[in-house]
Amino acid sequence: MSGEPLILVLDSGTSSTRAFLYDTAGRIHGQASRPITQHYPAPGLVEHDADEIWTQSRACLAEVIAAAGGASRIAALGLTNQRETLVAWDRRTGRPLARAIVWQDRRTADTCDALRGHEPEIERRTGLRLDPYFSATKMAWLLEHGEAVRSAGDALAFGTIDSWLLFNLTGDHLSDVSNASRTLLLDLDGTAFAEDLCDLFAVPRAALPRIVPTAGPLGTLKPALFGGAIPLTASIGDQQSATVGQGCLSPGDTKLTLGTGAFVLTNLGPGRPAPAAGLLGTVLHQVAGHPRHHALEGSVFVAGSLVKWLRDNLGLVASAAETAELAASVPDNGGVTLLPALSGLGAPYWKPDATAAITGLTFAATRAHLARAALESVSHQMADLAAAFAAADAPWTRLRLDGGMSANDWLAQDLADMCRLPVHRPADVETTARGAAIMAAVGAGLYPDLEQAAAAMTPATHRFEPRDLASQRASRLGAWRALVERA
Ligand SMILES: O=P(O)(O)OC[C@H](O)CO
Repeated sequence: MSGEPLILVLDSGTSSTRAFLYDTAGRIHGQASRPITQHYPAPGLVEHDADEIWTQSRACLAEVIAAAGGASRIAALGLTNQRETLVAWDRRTGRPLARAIVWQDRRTADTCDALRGHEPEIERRTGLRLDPYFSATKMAWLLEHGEAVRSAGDALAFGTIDSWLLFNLTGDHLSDVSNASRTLLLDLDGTAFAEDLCDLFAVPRAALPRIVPTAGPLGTLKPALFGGAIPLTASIGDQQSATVGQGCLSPGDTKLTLGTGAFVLTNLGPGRPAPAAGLLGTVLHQVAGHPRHHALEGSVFVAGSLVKWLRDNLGLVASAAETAELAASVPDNGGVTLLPALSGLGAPYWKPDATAAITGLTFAATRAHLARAALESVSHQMADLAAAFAAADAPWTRLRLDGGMSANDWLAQDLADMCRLPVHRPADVETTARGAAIMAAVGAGLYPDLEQAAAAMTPATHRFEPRDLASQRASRLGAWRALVERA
């Protein structure tokens, strides 16, 4: 390699897949992005084409590598990805056997209900709840309903998006521990998928990947792909990655990522999370040879996707940025409250069958009130999550905000007001990719630990201070909670 070491990141998200190139000071040297098609074959069903994810990801990587001057310029690759989404493929042909079932998909709600008696044990062991969000019931559904999946026999491979991309990139069937901890099949301190949990969900353990740490010498990319053997030194779920990318490396540090959904993670350190009402325990990261760190998570299923829906399905706004202008153009929500349960409700309510609703409409309501109510719904969920984290003995003292939707200044201020906390937003809100770059730098030995890598690679932040809006806050939350109760 000539010149300074460059770190390549692939961030394969729900709505798009992107490649980034960083140096060891965290400066961005190149990026590429391609959209991912969302398939909604019926209410409650959300699917992706796994081939499209790989083809688009490969094209982004090729573009950025070419712009950098070739594979020999790249010191390390870090992968980060939308979690829980499940791919079934034939390990002999490398071809998907069905459409991928996306994390937002609700088709396995009945399976979850049928297993409800096992939930306390599952929660204690995996940190998760019985909800269609997670991967195990998606596997069971494909085995029951996918003819090609059922008849694949020994060739059947199951994996989350990290696993699918790693298979295509390296030829190995792997999954990192942060992604594996989202399946319902891994004990929080387990190093392999648990036999009895696989039996409970009727998932053949032989179809599952080998579990690896989130950072370290994880493998090498097939040289034929990009003209050189690039080392793979990190793989981490996108929400865990954003936590690292925000420098949330000490217990209590909390980030909120506003992407397709909204995800809050509070670092718990190496301790194992105890079950907490309405929240999830999850693996945060594990550098090879070091203890595993955990996080407490609040997963909200709809955030940026709500704005996309307002734009694409309702034609209410022409762009996401317009929601901020509209929200600021009216003094309040005009009595309009919106429950954004477009794919059920996640944390802290966990109502997979809930559907979206709008209340308080009168002839005085305008699209500005609707846009404002949509943005306010994100803050309302965060206010409820703040209470759930405090009740779980993990109170937030400030919120580090990131993700595409965090560029919305009106929402950033509203979050500070409704959560009554300072909100810090970094100059570069693509924290998910940055976290994978930090992990990959440590995995490649470019920095001795995450703390030093994050200190060198994270940018300055802008602060939003909470304003004293006690009565508005109380009346908004009152209307919101009444709507949640009705869901
Ligand atoms: O695609 P995002 O950024 O909304 O992230 C999706 C999450 O990983 C789902 O758990």
